[in-house]
Amino acid sequence: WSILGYELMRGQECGLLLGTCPGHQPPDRDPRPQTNQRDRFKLTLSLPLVQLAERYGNIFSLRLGRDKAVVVNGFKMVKEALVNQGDIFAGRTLTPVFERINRGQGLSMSNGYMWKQQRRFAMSTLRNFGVGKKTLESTILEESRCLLEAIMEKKGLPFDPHLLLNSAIANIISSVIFGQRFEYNDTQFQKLALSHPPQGRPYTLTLISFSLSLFLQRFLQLYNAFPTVMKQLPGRHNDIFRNYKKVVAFLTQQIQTHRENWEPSEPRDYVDSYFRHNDPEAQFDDENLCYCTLDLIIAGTETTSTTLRWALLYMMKHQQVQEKVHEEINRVIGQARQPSMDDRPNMPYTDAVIHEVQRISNIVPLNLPRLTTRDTTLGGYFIPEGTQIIPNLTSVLFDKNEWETPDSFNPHHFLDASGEFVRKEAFMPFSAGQRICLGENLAKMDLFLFFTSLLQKLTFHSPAGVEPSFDFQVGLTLSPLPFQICASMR
Ligand code: HEM
Repeated sequence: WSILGYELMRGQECGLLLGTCPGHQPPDRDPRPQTNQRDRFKLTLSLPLVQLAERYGNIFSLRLGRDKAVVVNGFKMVKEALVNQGDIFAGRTLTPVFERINRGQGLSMSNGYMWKQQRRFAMSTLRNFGVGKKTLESTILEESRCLLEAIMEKKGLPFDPHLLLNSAIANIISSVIFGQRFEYNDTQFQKLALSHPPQGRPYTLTLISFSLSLFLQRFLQLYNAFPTVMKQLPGRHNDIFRNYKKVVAFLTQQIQTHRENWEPSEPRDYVDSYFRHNDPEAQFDDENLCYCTLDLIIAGTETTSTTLRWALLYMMKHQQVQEKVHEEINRVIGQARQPSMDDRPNMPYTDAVIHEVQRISNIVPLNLPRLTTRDTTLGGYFIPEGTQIIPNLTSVLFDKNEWETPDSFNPHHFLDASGEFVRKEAFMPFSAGQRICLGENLAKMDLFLFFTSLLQKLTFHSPAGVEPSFDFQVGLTLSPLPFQICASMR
């Protein structure tokens, strides 16, 4: 799937056969992008899927090798599918790669009764362990203090914020799942937090990230198209399966240790609570627990940390926006205490900046693919049961009918004339409907508390003579290329 995202975001044709839904006449102009755009602002104007929607309408089909997918575009049509027909568009496709990795278990690739029960359990357990409450707020604030200290140790010199941000965010989800945080220089923790695999250091999240980056490679497309043949062949696709085996071994060991010290009457965290849950039909067993924790770690770390990296980049680029955030922090929080979620309603500008960063950074551009669970019609077209659906979130977050200046960074998208925060229905970075991001509330707490804590104490700027670059890469998320940043004390 990422291959498709990567190639489409890069503006390449990737050998797709295009089909239109019946009755739609394309206009004369050629919708294909002319170049590989590297400027982020230009990029958003040239997204091939958005252009294809202009040519073929808000619903069209693509043939991806042997599979067919229907792309749904624009706020109104995506909402009609994901929200108004929520139960029909709530399935997931299990590709041969995931079939081999987790056999459709876990939270994000599962279906039917098992998915519903696992999701319900995960959401209530996240709440029980503090999501949306003061308990988790204090965990995040404690982590913000550690992050600030680590950044201050850089003494204003240029550094790459990726590892520190990943480590801090991974600590939050880790405290919910395993009941513990790790020091940033803890090798155990390095296993969880590193994003790029240093040569010869096969750590766990390193392995995950490394494997995710492999999802960009064409050989995985081949594996999905010809699994029986590819299973027999040597090649880099085997690295993915080897790496996942090691990650699963690490998580299994964590789960095993928990079982040994388990006190049923006093659940310490997600893993302990899972042991108490008994529903064999929904597969509440140790194997599934392993895949659920893996999903939560992957989905709960890379996404939020990538958004924070984009936020720092936009602050470097738009110094006047950063100054206005500083002013609001001074007025509402001051320097004597840490931020709190209770401050958010009093900080409309900061809230709007965070929302606008999420909108324009568009980190999950094509959403996760969905599958129809029964026959339906959408926008007048018949869509049979079992059809793959691409709900194109880019077309929602940049929908010309919903946003005043869709292609520029503009916090006023979320402010009214008197400077009050306004919610926008088309703000869908977490998607919508029954499979809407399960960690939305946690991500929102993380983003507000980390962002305000950092800007309360620090000013971010580019190293001398360096212009912030919005070049990106597409892996699990659409993320900035590695960059250097300077942070000075306010
Ligand atoms: C800025 C941060 C985040 C963004 C932008 C984001 C975005 C998304 C999106 C677009 C989806 C696909 C929804 C769909 O299929 O329609 C998703 C699913 C998911 N997210 Fe997030 N996410 C974020 C943070 C998190 C966090 C912190 C967690 C963990 C607690 C998490 C856990 C999940 C899970 C488990 C799923 C699969 C849900 C399912 O299939 O039922 N996400 N997320």
